Amino acid sequence: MANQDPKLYPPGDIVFLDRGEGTTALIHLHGATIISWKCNGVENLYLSQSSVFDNKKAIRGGVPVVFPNFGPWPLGPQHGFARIKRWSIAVPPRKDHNGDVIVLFTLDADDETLAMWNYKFKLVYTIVLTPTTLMSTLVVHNKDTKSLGFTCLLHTYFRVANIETTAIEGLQGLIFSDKLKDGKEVKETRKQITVDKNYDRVYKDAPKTLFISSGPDPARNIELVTFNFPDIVVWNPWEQKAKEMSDFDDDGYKEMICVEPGKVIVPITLEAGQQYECKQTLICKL
Ligand SMILES: O=P(O)(O)OC[C@H]1O[C@H](O)[C@H](O)[C@@H](O)[C@@H]1O
Repeated sequence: MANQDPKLYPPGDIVFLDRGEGTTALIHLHGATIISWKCNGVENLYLSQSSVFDNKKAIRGGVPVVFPNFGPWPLGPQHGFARIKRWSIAVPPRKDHNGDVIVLFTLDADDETLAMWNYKFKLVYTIVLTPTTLMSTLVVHNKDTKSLGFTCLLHTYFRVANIETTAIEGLQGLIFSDKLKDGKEVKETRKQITVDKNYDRVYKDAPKTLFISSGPDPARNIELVTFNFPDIVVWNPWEQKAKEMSDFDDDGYKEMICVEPGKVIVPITLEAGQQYECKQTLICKL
């Protein structure tokens, strides 16, 4: 977890939020990627030790922002450009009257984004850290004179104590599309979803509250609450694919699970001047 230490980064590249009593968050301006969220000193996000920090490649872990496209994209890089652009700090970290810490980041269209996706837009990303929660709200503004369409997702890499003792709850009865079987649709029958191989699934019409639990030591128990994110992607590359990715630790798959809230199955269309707000709240239950 060495690379989740804020001292390792040039101060101009990161924003550090400190709620006190070991509750902190670290955001890299490359992609506005949250690379650490600790509750009472316990790290809840997985960040690959092999991740490259060259301000070009997407950061491998934490919470990359996927926009304006989830998955392979004929117009540009996989998962869009938001995770590989440098974001601006619109409002630097400040404490509110409760002592909670809030920071706002923005990303606007520029020559590079317009060359691949010819729309003027603004993304406003608000992160709030309370003693037990990390709230991330993304608002997509159409700043153009024409309508635009997009998909988006928060690619959250949860750090788990041990993948063998990790379970996701809340997806029972849903239909998922299995990306490893040409998108074959399957009904999830399990109350507790455990992962023991390469998973890449998109669950449809998910409830607003899910639970990710892994124990026993160091125990983690996170509630995930979403707003306007009806789809949930569950991904773990497992052993072979982890080895094939140069920026993924060979054994990293044992200590992570991606549970990614998104709006990816049916794209959003925004008319000129309209906006779309979506949000994930991670609640530390311990
Ligand atoms: O390697 P990346 O571009 O970061 O994508 C990592 C993964 O993201 C999502 O979870 C997708 O469903 C996977 O298909 C993809 O492999």
